[in-house]
Amino acid sequence: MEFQERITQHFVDSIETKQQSVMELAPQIEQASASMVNALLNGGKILSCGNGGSAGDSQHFSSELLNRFERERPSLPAIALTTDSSTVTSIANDYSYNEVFSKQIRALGNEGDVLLAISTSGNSANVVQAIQAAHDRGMRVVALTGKDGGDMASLYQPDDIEIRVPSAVTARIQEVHLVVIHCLCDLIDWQLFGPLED
Ligand SMILES: O=C(CO)[C@@H](O)[C@H](O)[C@H](O)[C@H](O)COP(=O)(O)O
Ligand SMILES: [Zn+2]
Repeated sequence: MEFQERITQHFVDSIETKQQSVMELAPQIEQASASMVNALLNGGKILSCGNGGSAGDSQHFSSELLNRFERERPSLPAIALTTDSSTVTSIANDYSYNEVFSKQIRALGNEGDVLLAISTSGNSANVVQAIQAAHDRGMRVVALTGKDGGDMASLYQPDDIEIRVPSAVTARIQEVHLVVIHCLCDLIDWQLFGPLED
């Protein structure tokens, strides 16, 4: 029974964090979708990065743009910077793990592209450096964070958007990040291709 109570508590906490998040974050999520649509309409692309569960989230997002979300539509340009193990391991080996994303951004990022930077703490040094590289390349940033926003919080420029989940628990923050990612995919499709036909 103790285990079932723990399971129930996880679900209750997740639901409560999601309810609090939608009340606080809906405007920022809408703005983030508009920033991404603006980039895509102008020939730009979306680069994404994060560590651990957030690496999975960055790949989840890019696959839904590159392949599909809920409808048939053209492929949309996105690159997860977490997936090329030869590049990631060689940068980490020859330089520093802190540079695994920023070095790729300096090569692949162009003015008008968007960086989706994902970190529950806002303190991952390689995501911090990714934001700095994105700014150097004239890119806008959409950041998915939590807790107190961490070191990333002091880096944003006026056109950047931070979506900070109101929770201090990593798992809860990640669960909201996934809903936000699905909202972004849905809003991008609506703005580019119109309402979903049934
Ligand atoms: O998924 C989890 C915890 O739920 C972990 O893999 C977690 O993502 C890793 O510890 C990350 O390194 C945490 O980095 P960050 O979210 O603070 O940037
Ligand atoms: Zn996790």
